[in-house]
Amino acid sequence: MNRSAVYDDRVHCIADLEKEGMANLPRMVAGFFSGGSMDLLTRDDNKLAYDRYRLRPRVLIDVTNVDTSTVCLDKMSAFPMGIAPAANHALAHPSGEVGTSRAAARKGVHMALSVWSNYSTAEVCQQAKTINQNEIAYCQQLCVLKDVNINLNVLKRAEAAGCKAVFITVDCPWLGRRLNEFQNTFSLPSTLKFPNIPEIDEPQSMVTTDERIAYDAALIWQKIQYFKQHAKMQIWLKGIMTAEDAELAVQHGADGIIVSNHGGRQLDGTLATLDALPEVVNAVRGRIPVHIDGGIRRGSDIFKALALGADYCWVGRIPLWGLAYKGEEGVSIALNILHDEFKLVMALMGCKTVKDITAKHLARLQSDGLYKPVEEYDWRQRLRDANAEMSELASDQIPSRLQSRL
Ligand SMILES: Cc1cc2nc3c(=O)[nH]c(=O)nc-3n(C[C@H](O)[C@H](O)[C@H](O)COP(=O)(O)O)c2cc1C
Ligand SMILES: CCCCCCCCCCC(=O)C(=O)O
Repeated sequence: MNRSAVYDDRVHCIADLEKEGMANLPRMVAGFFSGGSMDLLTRDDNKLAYDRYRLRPRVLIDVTNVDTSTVCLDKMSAFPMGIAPAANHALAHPSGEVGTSRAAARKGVHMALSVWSNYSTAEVCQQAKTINQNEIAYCQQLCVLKDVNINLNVLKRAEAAGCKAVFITVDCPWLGRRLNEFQNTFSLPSTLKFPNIPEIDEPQSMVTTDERIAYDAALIWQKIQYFKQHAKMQIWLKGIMTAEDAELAVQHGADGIIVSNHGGRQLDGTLATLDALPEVVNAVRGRIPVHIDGGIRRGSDIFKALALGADYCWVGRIPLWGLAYKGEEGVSIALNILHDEFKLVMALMGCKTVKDITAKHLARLQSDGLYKPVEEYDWRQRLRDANAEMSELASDQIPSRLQSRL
Protein backbone atom coordinates (compact mmCIF):
# COMPACT_ATOMS: atom_id res chain seq x y z
CA MET A 1 0.00 0.00 0.00
CA ASN A 2 1.14 3.47 -0.90
CA ARG A 3 1.00 4.87 2.67
CA SER A 4 3.44 7.69 2.21
CA ALA A 5 2.94 8.54 -1.42
CA VAL A 6 4.22 11.88 -2.60
CA TYR A 7 2.26 12.77 -5.68
CA ASP A 8 3.64 16.18 -6.38
CA ASP A 9 5.41 18.91 -4.46
CA ARG A 10 2.26 21.03 -4.22
CA VAL A 11 -0.64 18.60 -4.29
CA HIS A 12 -1.22 16.16 -1.44
CA CYS A 13 -5.01 15.95 -1.42
CA ILE A 14 -7.94 17.03 -3.60
CA ALA A 15 -8.30 20.34 -1.74
CA ASP A 16 -4.73 21.19 -2.81
CA LEU A 17 -5.56 20.17 -6.37
CA GLU A 18 -8.63 22.42 -6.44
CA LYS A 19 -6.55 25.36 -5.24
CA GLU A 20 -3.69 24.80 -7.67
CA GLY A 21 -5.89 23.89 -10.65
CA MET A 22 -8.25 26.82 -10.22
CA ALA A 23 -5.32 29.22 -9.95
CA ASN A 24 -4.35 28.31 -13.52
CA LEU A 25 -7.76 29.19 -14.99
CA PRO A 26 -9.24 32.48 -16.15
CA ARG A 27 -11.86 33.68 -13.66
CA MET A 28 -14.73 33.01 -16.04
CA VAL A 29 -13.72 29.38 -16.69
CA ALA A 30 -13.03 28.76 -13.00
CA GLY A 31 -16.53 30.08 -12.30
CA PHE A 32 -18.10 27.83 -14.93
CA PHE A 33 -16.39 24.73 -13.51
CA SER A 34 -16.78 25.35 -9.80
CA GLY A 35 -20.06 27.24 -9.89
CA GLY A 36 -23.54 25.95 -9.42
CA SER A 37 -27.01 27.40 -9.65
CA MET A 38 -28.39 30.29 -7.62
CA ASP A 39 -27.11 30.44 -4.01
CA LEU A 40 -25.02 27.26 -4.27
CA LEU A 41 -26.88 25.64 -1.36
CA THR A 42 -27.00 22.26 -3.06
CA ARG A 43 -23.48 22.41 -4.48
CA ASP A 44 -22.08 23.06 -1.02
CA ASP A 45 -24.38 20.67 0.83
CA ASN A 46 -23.32 17.81 -1.45
CA LYS A 47 -19.89 18.11 0.13
CA LEU A 48 -21.01 18.92 3.68
CA ALA A 49 -23.31 15.88 3.76
CA TYR A 50 -20.26 13.62 3.92
CA ASP A 51 -19.14 15.36 7.12
CA ARG A 52 -22.47 14.55 8.78
CA TYR A 53 -21.30 10.94 8.90
CA ARG A 54 -18.45 9.57 10.97
CA LEU A 55 -16.69 6.24 10.60
CA ARG A 56 -17.00 3.27 12.99
CA PRO A 57 -13.77 1.33 12.44
CA ARG A 58 -13.46 -2.38 13.17
CA VAL A 59 -10.07 -3.56 14.42
CA LEU A 60 -7.97 -6.70 14.69
CA ILE A 61 -8.84 -7.81 11.19
CA ASP A 62 -6.03 -8.92 8.89
CA VAL A 63 -5.80 -6.18 6.28
CA THR A 64 -2.44 -7.15 4.81
CA ASN A 65 -4.19 -7.40 1.48
CA VAL A 66 -6.91 -4.90 0.66
CA ASP A 67 -8.73 -5.28 -2.64
CA THR A 68 -10.34 -2.02 -3.76
CA SER A 69 -11.56 -3.31 -7.09
CA THR A 70 -15.15 -3.71 -8.13
CA VAL A 71 -17.12 -4.77 -11.18
CA CYS A 72 -19.22 -2.02 -12.72
CA LEU A 73 -20.94 -2.08 -16.10
CA ASP A 74 -19.56 -5.61 -16.54
CA LYS A 75 -15.98 -4.39 -16.36
CA MET A 76 -13.42 -4.24 -13.60
CA SER A 77 -12.74 -0.85 -12.07
CA ALA A 78 -9.62 -0.34 -9.93
CA PHE A 79 -11.81 1.19 -7.23
CA PRO A 80 -15.49 2.16 -7.07
CA MET A 81 -15.16 5.60 -8.64
CA GLY A 82 -15.24 6.89 -12.19
CA ILE A 83 -15.25 10.17 -14.12
CA ALA A 84 -18.66 11.82 -14.43
CA PRO A 85 -19.71 13.51 -17.66
CA ALA A 86 -18.77 17.18 -17.67
CA ALA A 87 -18.88 19.57 -20.59
CA ASN A 88 -15.85 21.35 -21.95
CA HIS A 89 -12.77 19.61 -20.59
CA ALA A 90 -10.80 21.54 -23.23
CA LEU A 91 -11.46 24.76 -21.31
CA ALA A 92 -9.26 23.27 -18.57
CA HIS A 93 -6.47 22.01 -20.84
CA PRO A 94 -6.04 21.60 -24.59
CA SER A 95 -5.88 17.79 -24.25
CA GLY A 96 -9.46 17.94 -22.95
CA GLU A 97 -11.36 14.66 -22.65
CA VAL A 98 -8.52 12.78 -24.36
CA GLY A 99 -6.17 13.73 -21.53
CA THR A 100 -8.77 12.83 -18.90
CA SER A 101 -9.53 9.55 -20.57
CA ARG A 102 -5.90 8.55 -20.90
CA ALA A 103 -5.47 9.07 -17.15
CA ALA A 104 -8.67 7.06 -16.47
CA ALA A 105 -7.47 4.23 -18.71
CA ARG A 106 -4.08 4.19 -17.01
CA LYS A 107 -5.69 3.99 -13.57
CA GLY A 108 -8.37 1.54 -14.75
CA VAL A 109 -11.51 3.48 -13.81
CA HIS A 110 -14.57 4.11 -15.93
CA MET A 111 -15.44 7.33 -17.71
CA ALA A 112 -18.68 8.91 -18.90
CA LEU A 113 -18.43 11.50 -21.64
CA SER A 114 -20.63 14.56 -21.80
CA VAL A 115 -22.50 15.00 -25.02
CA TRP A 116 -20.85 18.45 -24.87
CA SER A 117 -17.31 17.06 -24.82
CA ASN A 118 -14.78 18.84 -27.03
CA TYR A 119 -13.36 15.62 -28.46
CA SER A 120 -15.59 13.01 -30.03
CA THR A 121 -16.50 9.95 -28.01
CA ALA A 122 -14.97 7.81 -30.78
CA GLU A 123 -11.63 9.59 -30.57
CA VAL A 124 -11.55 9.43 -26.77
CA CYS A 125 -12.31 5.69 -26.67
CA GLN A 126 -9.77 5.02 -29.42
CA GLN A 127 -6.98 6.86 -27.60
CA ALA A 128 -7.63 4.90 -24.42
CA LYS A 129 -7.24 1.60 -26.24
CA THR A 130 -3.59 2.42 -26.86
CA ILE A 131 -3.13 2.46 -23.07
CA ASN A 132 -5.47 -0.16 -21.75
CA GLN A 133 -6.91 -2.40 -24.45
CA ASN A 134 -10.66 -2.18 -24.03
CA GLU A 135 -10.42 -2.60 -20.30
CA ILE A 136 -12.45 0.29 -18.89
CA ALA A 137 -16.10 1.08 -19.54
CA TYR A 138 -17.05 4.25 -21.40
CA CYS A 139 -20.53 5.70 -21.18
CA GLN A 140 -22.16 8.40 -23.27
CA GLN A 141 -24.15 11.06 -21.44
CA LEU A 142 -27.08 12.53 -23.31
CA CYS A 143 -29.06 15.66 -22.54
CA VAL A 144 -32.12 14.93 -24.62
CA LEU A 145 -32.58 17.65 -27.20
CA LYS A 146 -35.81 18.56 -28.96
CA ASP A 147 -34.44 17.28 -32.25
CA VAL A 148 -34.98 13.52 -32.15
CA ASN A 149 -32.48 12.88 -34.94
CA ILE A 150 -29.67 14.57 -33.03
CA ASN A 151 -30.38 12.33 -30.04
CA LEU A 152 -30.42 9.18 -32.16
CA ASN A 153 -27.21 10.16 -33.94
CA VAL A 154 -25.48 10.59 -30.58
CA LEU A 155 -26.60 7.10 -29.58
CA LYS A 156 -25.47 5.55 -32.86
CA ARG A 157 -22.04 7.13 -32.66
CA ALA A 158 -21.61 6.17 -29.01
CA GLU A 159 -22.52 2.58 -29.79
CA ALA A 160 -20.06 2.49 -32.67
CA ALA A 161 -17.37 3.89 -30.35
CA GLY A 162 -17.95 0.97 -27.98
CA CYS A 163 -19.81 2.68 -25.10
CA LYS A 164 -21.40 0.32 -22.60
CA ALA A 165 -24.25 2.62 -21.58
CA VAL A 166 -25.98 5.89 -22.25
CA PHE A 167 -26.58 8.11 -19.23
CA ILE A 168 -29.72 10.10 -19.94
CA THR A 169 -29.61 13.23 -17.82
CA VAL A 170 -33.08 13.69 -16.39
CA ASP A 171 -32.56 16.65 -14.08
CA CYS A 172 -32.37 19.25 -16.82
CA PRO A 173 -35.56 19.84 -18.74
CA TRP A 174 -34.48 23.48 -18.46
CA LEU A 175 -30.94 24.55 -17.74
CA GLY A 176 -30.35 25.85 -14.20
CA ARG A 177 -29.61 29.49 -13.53
CA ARG A 178 -25.87 29.74 -12.92
CA LEU A 179 -25.24 33.22 -11.61
CA ASN A 180 -21.49 33.00 -12.17
CA GLU A 181 -22.09 33.08 -15.91
CA PHE A 182 -23.84 36.46 -15.62
CA GLN A 183 -21.44 37.81 -13.03
CA ASN A 184 -18.37 36.94 -15.13
CA THR A 185 -19.99 37.63 -18.54
CA PHE A 186 -19.11 34.09 -19.48
CA SER A 187 -18.82 33.13 -23.10
CA LEU A 188 -17.46 30.05 -24.80
CA PRO A 189 -14.54 30.57 -27.19
CA SER A 190 -15.70 30.32 -30.81
CA THR A 191 -12.91 27.81 -31.49
CA LEU A 192 -14.38 25.26 -29.05
CA LYS A 193 -15.70 22.14 -30.78
CA PHE A 194 -18.63 19.87 -29.95
CA PRO A 195 -17.97 16.91 -32.24
CA ASN A 196 -20.64 14.69 -30.67
CA ILE A 197 -23.22 17.11 -31.99
CA PRO A 198 -21.87 18.32 -35.34
CA GLU A 199 -25.30 19.77 -36.06
CA ILE A 200 -24.52 22.53 -33.53
CA ASP A 201 -21.44 24.58 -34.25
CA GLU A 202 -19.75 27.77 -33.16
CA PRO A 203 -20.68 28.51 -29.58
CA GLN A 204 -21.14 32.22 -29.10
CA SER A 205 -23.00 32.82 -25.89
CA MET A 206 -23.30 31.89 -22.24
CA VAL A 207 -24.34 28.30 -21.65
CA THR A 208 -27.23 29.44 -19.46
CA THR A 209 -28.77 31.60 -22.17
CA ASP A 210 -27.87 29.67 -25.34
CA GLU A 211 -31.21 28.83 -26.96
CA ARG A 212 -29.61 26.19 -29.16
CA ILE A 213 -29.14 24.01 -26.14
CA ALA A 214 -32.75 24.22 -25.04
CA TYR A 215 -33.37 20.65 -23.97
CA ASP A 216 -36.48 18.58 -24.57
CA ALA A 217 -38.62 19.91 -21.74
CA ALA A 218 -41.34 17.46 -22.75
CA LEU A 219 -39.17 14.44 -21.87
CA ILE A 220 -41.41 12.10 -19.87
CA TRP A 221 -41.15 8.56 -18.53
CA GLN A 222 -42.82 7.00 -21.57
CA LYS A 223 -40.04 8.33 -23.80
CA ILE A 224 -37.44 6.28 -21.93
CA GLN A 225 -38.93 3.24 -23.61
CA TYR A 226 -38.23 4.91 -26.96
CA PHE A 227 -34.53 5.14 -26.15
CA LYS A 228 -34.50 1.55 -25.00
CA GLN A 229 -35.90 0.52 -28.37
CA HIS A 230 -33.29 2.52 -30.27
CA ALA A 231 -30.15 1.64 -28.33
CA LYS A 232 -28.30 -1.60 -27.83
CA MET A 233 -26.42 0.01 -24.95
CA GLN A 234 -27.72 -0.03 -21.40
CA ILE A 235 -29.98 2.91 -20.57
CA TRP A 236 -29.19 4.65 -17.28
CA LEU A 237 -30.97 7.63 -15.75
CA LYS A 238 -28.74 10.33 -14.26
CA GLY A 239 -30.42 12.73 -11.86
CA ILE A 240 -32.77 10.57 -9.77
CA MET A 241 -33.23 12.06 -6.28
CA THR A 242 -36.33 10.41 -4.77
CA ALA A 243 -37.71 6.98 -3.92
CA GLU A 244 -40.73 7.68 -6.12
CA ASP A 245 -38.67 8.32 -9.23
CA ALA A 246 -36.36 5.42 -8.41
CA GLU A 247 -39.37 3.09 -8.46
CA LEU A 248 -40.56 4.59 -11.76
CA ALA A 249 -37.07 4.17 -13.21
CA VAL A 250 -37.18 0.46 -12.40
CA GLN A 251 -40.69 0.14 -13.80
CA HIS A 252 -39.68 1.86 -17.04
CA GLY A 253 -36.80 -0.50 -17.56
CA ALA A 254 -33.78 1.62 -16.63
CA ASP A 255 -30.66 -0.52 -16.38
CA GLY A 256 -29.28 1.63 -13.59
CA ILE A 257 -29.63 5.02 -11.94
CA ILE A 258 -27.30 7.72 -10.77
CA VAL A 259 -28.36 9.68 -7.71
CA SER A 260 -27.30 13.12 -8.84
CA ASN A 261 -28.33 16.76 -8.63
CA HIS A 262 -25.89 17.72 -11.37
CA GLY A 263 -23.32 18.87 -8.80
CA GLY A 264 -25.74 21.59 -7.66
CA ARG A 265 -25.86 23.18 -11.11
CA GLN A 266 -29.57 22.63 -11.73
CA LEU A 267 -32.21 23.05 -9.01
CA ASP A 268 -30.70 24.82 -6.01
CA GLY A 269 -32.08 23.68 -2.65
CA THR A 270 -32.45 19.96 -3.32
CA LEU A 271 -31.18 17.41 -0.83
CA ALA A 272 -27.53 16.58 -0.97
CA THR A 273 -27.11 13.43 -3.01
CA LEU A 274 -25.74 11.49 0.00
CA ASP A 275 -28.92 12.38 1.92
CA ALA A 276 -31.11 11.22 -0.98
CA LEU A 277 -29.17 7.99 -1.43
CA PRO A 278 -30.74 5.83 1.32
CA GLU A 279 -34.32 6.38 0.15
CA VAL A 280 -33.33 5.56 -3.42
CA VAL A 281 -31.40 2.45 -2.39
CA ASN A 282 -34.36 1.29 -0.31
CA ALA A 283 -36.81 1.86 -3.13
CA VAL A 284 -34.67 0.02 -5.67
CA ARG A 285 -34.02 -2.97 -3.40
CA GLY A 286 -31.16 -4.27 -5.53
CA ARG A 287 -33.18 -4.62 -8.72
CA ILE A 288 -30.77 -2.34 -10.61
CA PRO A 289 -27.45 -0.78 -9.62
CA VAL A 290 -27.50 2.60 -7.88
CA HIS A 291 -24.62 5.02 -8.39
CA ILE A 292 -24.00 8.46 -6.87
CA ASP A 293 -22.18 11.68 -7.69
CA GLY A 294 -21.85 15.12 -6.10
CA GLY A 295 -19.46 16.44 -3.46
CA ILE A 296 -17.08 13.49 -3.35
CA ARG A 297 -13.61 14.84 -2.56
CA ARG A 298 -11.92 12.16 -0.42
CA GLY A 299 -11.42 8.42 -0.28
CA SER A 300 -13.49 8.38 2.90
CA ASP A 301 -16.39 9.95 0.96
CA ILE A 302 -16.37 7.02 -1.45
CA PHE A 303 -16.37 4.66 1.54
CA LYS A 304 -19.37 6.46 3.08
CA ALA A 305 -21.37 6.40 -0.16
CA LEU A 306 -20.79 2.67 -0.50
CA ALA A 307 -21.71 2.12 3.14
CA LEU A 308 -25.05 3.79 2.44
CA GLY A 309 -25.71 1.45 -0.46
CA ALA A 310 -24.17 3.03 -3.58
CA ASP A 311 -22.55 0.55 -5.94
CA TYR A 312 -20.25 3.11 -7.57
CA CYS A 313 -19.34 6.81 -7.34
CA TRP A 314 -18.58 9.41 -10.01
CA VAL A 315 -16.68 12.71 -9.76
CA GLY A 316 -17.27 15.69 -12.04
CA ARG A 317 -15.13 18.64 -10.99
CA ILE A 318 -12.04 16.83 -9.69
CA PRO A 319 -10.79 15.75 -13.15
CA LEU A 320 -11.28 19.33 -14.38
CA TRP A 321 -9.09 20.64 -11.57
CA GLY A 322 -6.53 17.93 -12.42
CA LEU A 323 -6.53 18.90 -16.09
CA ALA A 324 -6.22 22.58 -15.22
CA TYR A 325 -3.28 21.82 -12.94
CA LYS A 326 -1.15 19.63 -15.22
CA GLY A 327 -3.22 18.13 -18.03
CA GLU A 328 -3.30 14.33 -18.16
CA GLU A 329 -0.70 14.11 -15.37
CA GLY A 330 -2.91 16.25 -13.12
CA VAL A 331 -5.85 13.88 -13.64
CA SER A 332 -3.57 10.94 -12.83
CA ILE A 333 -2.51 12.68 -9.62
CA ALA A 334 -6.19 13.10 -8.69
CA LEU A 335 -7.05 9.47 -9.40
CA ASN A 336 -4.01 8.18 -7.51
CA ILE A 337 -4.82 10.33 -4.48
CA LEU A 338 -8.43 9.14 -4.36
CA HIS A 339 -7.49 5.50 -4.92
CA ASP A 340 -4.79 5.51 -2.23
CA GLU A 341 -7.03 7.36 0.24
CA PHE A 342 -9.85 4.88 -0.35
CA LYS A 343 -7.53 1.92 0.14
CA LEU A 344 -6.13 3.36 3.36
CA VAL A 345 -9.63 4.04 4.72
CA MET A 346 -10.68 0.48 3.88
CA ALA A 347 -7.67 -0.90 5.75
CA LEU A 348 -8.20 1.32 8.79
CA MET A 349 -11.90 0.41 8.79
CA GLY A 350 -11.10 -3.31 8.74
CA CYS A 351 -12.51 -3.91 5.27
CA LYS A 352 -10.59 -6.28 3.01
CA THR A 353 -12.92 -6.02 0.04
CA VAL A 354 -15.49 -3.54 -1.17
CA LYS A 355 -18.22 -6.02 -0.27
CA ASP A 356 -17.22 -5.77 3.40
CA ILE A 357 -18.39 -2.12 3.53
CA THR A 358 -21.80 -1.77 5.23
CA ALA A 359 -24.00 0.83 6.89
CA LYS A 360 -22.77 -0.50 10.26
CA HIS A 361 -19.49 1.27 9.55
CA LEU A 362 -21.15 4.68 9.89
CA ALA A 363 -22.57 6.97 12.57
CA ARG A 364 -24.73 9.94 11.59
CA LEU A 365 -24.96 13.39 13.17
CA GLN A 366 -28.23 13.80 15.12
CA SER A 367 -30.17 16.94 15.99
CA ASP A 368 -28.68 16.83 19.53
CA GLY A 369 -25.22 17.24 18.02
CA LEU A 370 -24.17 13.66 18.77
CA TYR A 371 -23.33 10.93 16.31
CA LYS A 372 -25.43 7.80 16.42
CA PRO A 373 -24.60 4.51 14.66
CA VAL A 374 -26.57 4.18 11.47
CA GLU A 375 -29.14 1.50 12.05
CA GLU A 376 -29.26 -0.74 9.09
CA TYR A 377 -32.42 0.93 7.96
CA ASP A 378 -31.81 -0.04 4.41
CA TRP A 379 -33.45 -2.77 2.39
CA ARG A 380 -30.64 -5.21 3.12
CA GLN A 381 -31.56 -5.25 6.81
CA ARG A 382 -35.22 -5.63 5.95
CA LEU A 383 -34.34 -8.60 3.79
CA ARG A 384 -32.33 -10.08 6.64
CA ASP A 385 -35.31 -9.61 8.97
CA ALA A 386 -37.61 -11.16 6.41
CA ASN A 387 -35.13 -14.00 6.08
CA ALA A 388 -35.25 -14.62 9.81
CA GLU A 389 -39.05 -14.62 9.81
CA MET A 390 -39.53 -16.70 6.70
CA SER A 391 -36.58 -18.99 6.44
CA GLU A 392 -38.06 -20.24 3.21
CA LEU A 393 -37.42 -16.89 1.48
CA ALA A 394 -35.90 -18.23 -1.69
CA SER A 395 -32.42 -16.95 -2.30
CA ASP A 396 -33.34 -16.61 -5.97
CA GLN A 397 -35.59 -13.72 -4.95
CA ILE A 398 -32.45 -11.79 -4.14
CA PRO A 399 -30.48 -10.67 -7.18
CA SER A 400 -27.38 -12.85 -7.25
CA ARG A 401 -24.98 -9.89 -7.58
CA LEU A 402 -26.24 -8.70 -4.19
CA GLN A 403 -26.33 -11.93 -2.23
CA SER A 404 -22.75 -11.51 -1.15
CA ARG A 405 -23.56 -8.04 0.25
CA LEU A 406 -26.28 -9.40 2.54
C1 LIG B 1 -18.30 22.00 -15.58
C2 LIG B 1 -19.33 20.92 -15.45
C3 LIG B 1 -20.01 20.51 -16.57
C4 LIG B 1 -20.97 19.52 -16.48
N1 LIG B 1 -21.58 19.08 -17.61
C5 LIG B 1 -22.48 18.09 -17.54
C6 LIG B 1 -23.09 17.60 -18.71
O1 LIG B 1 -22.78 18.00 -19.82
N2 LIG B 1 -24.02 16.63 -18.55
C7 LIG B 1 -24.37 16.13 -17.33
O2 LIG B 1 -25.24 15.27 -17.23
N3 LIG B 1 -23.78 16.57 -16.20
C8 LIG B 1 -22.85 17.52 -16.29
N4 LIG B 1 -22.23 17.95 -15.15
C9 LIG B 1 -22.57 17.32 -13.84
C10 LIG B 1 -21.65 16.13 -13.54
O3 LIG B 1 -21.93 15.05 -14.38
C11 LIG B 1 -21.86 15.64 -12.10
O4 LIG B 1 -23.21 15.36 -11.90
C12 LIG B 1 -21.37 16.61 -11.04
O5 LIG B 1 -20.25 17.32 -11.48
C13 LIG B 1 -21.03 15.86 -9.76
O6 LIG B 1 -20.64 16.72 -8.76
P1 LIG B 1 -19.09 17.02 -8.37
O7 LIG B 1 -18.59 17.97 -9.40
O8 LIG B 1 -19.22 17.60 -7.03
O9 LIG B 1 -18.36 15.71 -8.42
C14 LIG B 1 -21.26 18.93 -15.23
C15 LIG B 1 -20.57 19.34 -14.10
C16 LIG B 1 -19.60 20.32 -14.20
C17 LIG B 1 -18.85 20.73 -12.98
C1 LIG C 1 -23.80 25.64 -28.87
C2 LIG C 1 -22.89 24.90 -28.00
C3 LIG C 1 -23.23 25.02 -26.56
C4 LIG C 1 -22.38 24.16 -25.72
C5 LIG C 1 -22.83 24.08 -24.32
C6 LIG C 1 -21.96 23.30 -23.48
C7 LIG C 1 -22.37 23.18 -22.03
C8 LIG C 1 -23.76 22.63 -21.78
C9 LIG C 1 -24.14 22.51 -20.35
C10 LIG C 1 -23.45 21.40 -19.65
C11 LIG C 1 -23.96 21.13 -18.29
O1 LIG C 1 -24.81 20.32 -18.11
C12 LIG C 1 -23.43 21.84 -17.17
O2 LIG C 1 -23.75 21.49 -16.04
O3 LIG C 1 -22.69 22.81 -17.36
